[in-house]
Amino acid sequence: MDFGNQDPATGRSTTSEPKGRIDDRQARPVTGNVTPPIGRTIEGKSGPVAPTPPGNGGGGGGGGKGPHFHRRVGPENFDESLRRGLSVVRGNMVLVMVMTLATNILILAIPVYLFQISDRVFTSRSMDTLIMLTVVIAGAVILQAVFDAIRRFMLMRTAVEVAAQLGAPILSAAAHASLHGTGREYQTLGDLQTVRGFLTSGTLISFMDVPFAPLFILAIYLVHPHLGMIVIVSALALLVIAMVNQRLTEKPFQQANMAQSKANLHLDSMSRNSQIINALAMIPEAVAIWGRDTAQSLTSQVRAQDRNIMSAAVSRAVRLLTQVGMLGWGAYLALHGELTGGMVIAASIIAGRALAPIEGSIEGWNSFLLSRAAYGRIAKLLRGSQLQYERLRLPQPEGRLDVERLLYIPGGTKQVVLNSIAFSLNPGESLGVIGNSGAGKTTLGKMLVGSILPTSGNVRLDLMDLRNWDPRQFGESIGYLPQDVQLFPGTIKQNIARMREDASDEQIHAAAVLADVHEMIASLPQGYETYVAADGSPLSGGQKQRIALARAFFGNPRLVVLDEPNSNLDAAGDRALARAINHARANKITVVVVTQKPSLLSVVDKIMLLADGSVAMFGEREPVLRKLAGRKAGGQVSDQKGQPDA
Ligand SMILES: Nc1ncnc2c1ncn2[C@@H]1O[C@H](COP(=O)(O)OP(=O)(O)OP(=O)(O)O)[C@@H](O)[C@H]1O
Repeated sequence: MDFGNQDPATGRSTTSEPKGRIDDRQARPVTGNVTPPIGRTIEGKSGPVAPTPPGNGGGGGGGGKGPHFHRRVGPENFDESLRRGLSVVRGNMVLVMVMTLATNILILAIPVYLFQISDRVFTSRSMDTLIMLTVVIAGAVILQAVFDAIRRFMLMRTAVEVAAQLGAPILSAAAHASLHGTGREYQTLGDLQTVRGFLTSGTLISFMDVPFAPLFILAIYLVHPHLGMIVIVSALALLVIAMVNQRLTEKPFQQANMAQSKANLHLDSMSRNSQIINALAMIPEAVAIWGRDTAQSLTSQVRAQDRNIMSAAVSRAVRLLTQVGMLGWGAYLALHGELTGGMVIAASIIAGRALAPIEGSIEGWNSFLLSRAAYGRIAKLLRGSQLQYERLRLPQPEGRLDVERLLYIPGGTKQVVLNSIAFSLNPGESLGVIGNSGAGKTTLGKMLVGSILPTSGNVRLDLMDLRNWDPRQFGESIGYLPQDVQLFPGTIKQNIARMREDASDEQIHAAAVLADVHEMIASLPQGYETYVAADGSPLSGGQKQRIALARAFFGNPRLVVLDEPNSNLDAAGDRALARAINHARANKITVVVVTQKPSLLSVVDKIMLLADGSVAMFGEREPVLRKLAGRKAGGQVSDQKGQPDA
């Protein structure tokens, strides 16, 4: 089928036909669930495979047989995802705070017990009072442990919920942003781990306990104002230490994290290029680059941690000295009959409880800063993502391509890579793009499929600018074979099917036959289930290219861009490619093929010669070929600039 319903939850096309839709395909018998799942073996057809009629591709483009509309899908609102994630945190935090309140109140049980024993039991010498008191206090302590466990359980579940809510939106937004970004966008997923880690950390517990410190201080104040004053001064001293610590450690921690993320990026590229690194004996250099960034990160970390440890030591000393001071001054007050011994010890214990969360917050300050920065990056990515704008699902395109005054100057450079490129192709027309190395052919190809955006000018598919197409619908309507073919780790049929789970075996088989790769796949021990590793093994360069060609034609798209599709192909591969282009023409698929090989030019309708990013020649195949031949005969350089022919 040419298009499926859109599942609003997943954004995927489903294989069911829209209700009430009338076209010639409804005449075909429907035999229940005819779409085998991707895990089953494909049986190749014995005879020649008829070209797939346009509009028969479940996952791909449409037949363009009339104004069929997809169901309009909601926008991918990442801002909303972020808000949902935050509301989960907020909702749970209210309950966690209630548990924290209960925990903190019950913490007073032990000091109260001490106080009661020394001041009531010792004076009354009542066994009953002691038993009663012990039972009540033991109950309070158990309850406190239970409440504390509950709040930790809740925090852990909140962290999991946040990760579950935000993981997919972050990865989608990162994948989208990486197109024009720095390549660091994917690291935002690591930021989510940081935030998750913070939500279950002891630092957050300390942060939540801090607001109850005044309660404890008040309790001490009630025991004796002098002792209260000692604790207040200590708490203020700890706050000052915390602020100084933040100032001292913020910058070095920032530097450490930046250097670490650079080292991680380098590690990532090393793992992707491990073969070349080994073959060219580049391991020492690669390790040195990683070592430099890691060393820089570690140096900054040591600097920051030194300061952090110093602050923590000072604050611990302040806390312990406070307790010493309270005991000493308390004893002095007791000697003057203003306090009992039990009161002094109880006040000292309460002071420890009051100051512990402040100290914990100081120690965990760095992890708070990291998590805050991580959350900032997550929020920036999700709020800034362009995917969140709603797009209308249009009728399936027919394949009309209009390119208008394309100018491309890569960001951060002044080099004009493409200049005033303009041409049009009707549905089913094929264009061969030729030109010297560096003429801009690959850049133009990428621009036609929207993987890079022009500095100015427009690329339109069926009159609609690429930027305004629903990205999913646009992706299903086009095919692209990049110059540097990369397959995904997965089976061959998953690769041909663009990893779609709703792809039918027929579609996969048809695409494989079209790319003349079916026989090659059949000869592999596991056939279509052969697992392709991240480096493309066990396939050869030509085989990879043909599987990528099958992927490009999968689902009968309406526009296919092939960038040097025959660079790794033998004569049979070349013939298969010519057949694929003829098939495309027969099915009104518009094809743009970037090539250096003259053999492919014999099957295209039009030819464009690019020179230094500009159109040097454009027109019907024969006149352009004649003109090119004339140039060669006249000894002219083939990429010399001329006026466009058409
Ligand atoms: N992002 C970029 N930043 C800077 N320069 C770029 C960028 N993208 C392309 N270029 C430059 O644009 C020019 C055209 O590159 P392009 O890859 O399109 O050439 P090509 O015609 O496909 O060459 P080849 O046939 O060798 O593949 C090159 O000089 C390249 O260095």
